[in-house]
Amino acid sequence: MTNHMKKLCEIFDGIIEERIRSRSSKVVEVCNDVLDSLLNINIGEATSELSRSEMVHLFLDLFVAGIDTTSSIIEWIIAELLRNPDKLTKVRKELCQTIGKGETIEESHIFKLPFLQAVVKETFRLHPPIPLLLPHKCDEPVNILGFNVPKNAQVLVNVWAMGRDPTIWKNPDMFAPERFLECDINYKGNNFELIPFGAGKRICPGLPLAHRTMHLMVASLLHNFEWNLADGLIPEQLNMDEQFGLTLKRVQPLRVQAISSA
Ligand code: HEM
Repeated sequence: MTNHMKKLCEIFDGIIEERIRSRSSKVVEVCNDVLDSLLNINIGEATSELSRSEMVHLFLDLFVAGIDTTSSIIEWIIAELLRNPDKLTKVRKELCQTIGKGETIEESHIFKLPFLQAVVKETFRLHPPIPLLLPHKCDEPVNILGFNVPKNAQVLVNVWAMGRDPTIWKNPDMFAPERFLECDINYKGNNFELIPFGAGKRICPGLPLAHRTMHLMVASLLHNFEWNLADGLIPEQLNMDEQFGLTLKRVQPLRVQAISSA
């Protein structure tokens, strides 16, 4: 693990070095990305607000926080769709009607894909990538709905259990994306029954990026390939057991066959 982290730090440091060099060369390519913004506030190294090592570790944090979570939700989305072929057919039909054959999926298509968005929300409800969010500490004693939470208490929010609570959701164990077509609930932190990214001032800062990445990746995968379970498995045989950890992994990694639909 330490070796992997060291290797990642070296890669990030190399990218920073390359960008610094290209910025100081005559041909300046303006990327206007996070790295450029950090380098802009870092101009005049001696008085810099952020050291090179802090910059590398910031990228490491973003990488670690964004990779497992995004890949986990994408794996669960594909698994749920393969277990529920009628929903898979519905998403693919929506994609065909919205995006032409051979056309590249773009960010502007996402809002035109309500069923795909519902599939993503439904998967977050059942399989939130960080099932207990991150631990929080209570600054002041507080009473919430009759429960006293003392100062300094560590608070874990069980979003996994909230997603399966029958007092909140009808047929909570059923994969039914349609439930989100009939309501305005989203995961942006305003609807407390669905907060896989947290809520409030410590809400995941990667939410806007994750929202785009997930939809674009799933839409591209489903639009360009026909998907089947590997090893001749039928949908009912697919093992959907979850393994608890900081992120919610599948007990059995998903094995699939993808055939180009071009
Ligand atoms: C499906 C994708 C993702 C999910 C479900 C997710 C979920 C979360 C959750 C639950 C938290 C803790 C919120 C809390 O404290 O209550 C968090 C924090 C964080 N996430 Fe994400 N995240 C995702 C993607 C990303 C991406 C793509 C990035 C960055 C590129 C990112 C960066 C971070 C960072 C830096 C924090 C810590 C923020 C803080 O301490 O205030 N996340 N995320």
